[in-house]
Amino acid sequence: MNQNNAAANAYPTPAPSPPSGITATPSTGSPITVVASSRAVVSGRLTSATIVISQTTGKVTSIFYSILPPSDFPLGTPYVDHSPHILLPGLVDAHVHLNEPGRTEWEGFYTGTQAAAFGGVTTVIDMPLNAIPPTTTVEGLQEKVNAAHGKCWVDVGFYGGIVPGNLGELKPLVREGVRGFKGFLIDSGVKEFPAVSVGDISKVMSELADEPTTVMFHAEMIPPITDSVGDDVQTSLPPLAPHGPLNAYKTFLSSRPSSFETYAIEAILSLAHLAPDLALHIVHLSAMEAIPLLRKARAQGINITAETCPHYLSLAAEEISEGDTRHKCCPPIRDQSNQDRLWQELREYAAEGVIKTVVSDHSPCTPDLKLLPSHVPGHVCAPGSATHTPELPSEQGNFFSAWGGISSVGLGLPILWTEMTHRGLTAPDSAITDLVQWCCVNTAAQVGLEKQKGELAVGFDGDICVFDDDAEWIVEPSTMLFRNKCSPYQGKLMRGQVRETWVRGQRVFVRGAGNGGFVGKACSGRLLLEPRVKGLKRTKS
Ligand SMILES: NC(=O)NC(NC(N)=O)C(=O)[O-]
Ligand SMILES: [Zn+2]
Ligand SMILES: [Zn+2]
Repeated sequence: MNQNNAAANAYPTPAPSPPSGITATPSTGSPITVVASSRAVVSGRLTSATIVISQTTGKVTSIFYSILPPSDFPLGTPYVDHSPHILLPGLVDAHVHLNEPGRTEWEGFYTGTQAAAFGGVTTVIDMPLNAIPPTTTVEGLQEKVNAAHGKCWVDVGFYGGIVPGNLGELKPLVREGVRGFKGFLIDSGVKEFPAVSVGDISKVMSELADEPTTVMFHAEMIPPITDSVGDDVQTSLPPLAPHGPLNAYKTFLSSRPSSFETYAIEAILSLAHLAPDLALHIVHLSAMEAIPLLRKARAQGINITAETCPHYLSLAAEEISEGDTRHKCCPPIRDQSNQDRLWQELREYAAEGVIKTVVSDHSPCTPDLKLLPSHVPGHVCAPGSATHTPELPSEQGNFFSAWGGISSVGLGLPILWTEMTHRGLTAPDSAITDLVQWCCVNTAAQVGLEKQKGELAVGFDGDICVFDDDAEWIVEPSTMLFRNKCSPYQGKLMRGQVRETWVRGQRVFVRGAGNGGFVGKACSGRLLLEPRVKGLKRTKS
């Protein structure tokens, strides 16, 4: 069943009527700006629309379900009809590692939010790890906020982190406006952000049981094994040990099987009774085997959802060539049949499904840490060397030593649209409304912004993505605006291109315009630090 049918059928179609009571104030410029298109995603359906945005508040003040001519508005009102391009709500990417302060050479607020704006993303939520310090204390959040001030091109919210020993920081972090929390059940890759135990999680559940927040888990966990002799449970098996060549993707994939994900999810579900009202969430779900577990839990009333990422929906293990560590992430990209099952969950089971959101999990690093062999784009030469890096040739292409994380903030919309095209899913028009559900409406709800972001609706921020769903283009360094131009999407042909990005009624990015497309006032993105409110729960749909 398509999740949008109900909304579309129930929605009344107001007769187009001219806006009334809108006046221009010549001395201060126009108080409104107007955008229109024969195709806009409003209230879960594709429709003609004219959208009026206040220049004072940046909010949408009216929406008309037809294209009104400019003559219906006061003289001098800025007006653009974008037909046939689609007006979408700005995307809300609820999983981005911006890494500033501390690892700003990996990414930063300036470059990360420019890359977001390039792709129609108007809100990003920053992950609590990889920056130094991590966002595991109120002080750490303050350092983040100080570092972010004046550097953001789109709006930015922050997650807090759950690590052993920071229980006392969690409620204060909620008060300071974090949009949710993330904890790991396996090594995170950075030493400042250790994994938590099942015991820690139960304390966290009790601590946050009645808080207006979302508790999210990196759900991979090494299951204990039973040795071949008896029933002794070993908890210290050689974890993640490679069995095969280190530059073969297959070796890496088999070191992190789906059972790591299902085992972690079972552990989380077993504790859910401690916080029945708390929103639980699985970040970057990869293993299809986890889907039935989560479905069953939701059927039993457990308040749990999951997100997946463009890379699990567009890349497949079979296609990853030797040493191409641009594809390394955790949990890993699995095989084609796994990818197909994730799509099935998103599309066929939309309303009843467990995967509600699609987010980038943009987790970049400097290219040297990817240990790329010289034939892979993004490879960097060691200083003084024209041919190879790193110093140790045996480390080149080593999937176990390379940094885990894929760079793709701002590429999500075209990646998904391209994949939907290949899969024949772009007609009927429900495809684009589904995409808005996963990348805008539901991601906003995941982080408590469901009354402000993620929809083109009266009273919401005037965040808009103008999308040309037919344009084709190739990902190259000039179209990867994140700091380090190293991504598995380089060289790939994309269908669908963002033409303009608006944040709170102001154009931020215009494709082809001067200054790399960045128009208007620089860095006017806001930090979203208003605490989440009780009673505004995530939609379960
Ligand atoms: N330290 C990380 O950035 N980890 C991230 N890395 C991935 N996904 O490969 C993540 O979100 O777990
Ligand atoms: Zn993670
Ligand atoms: Zn991540």
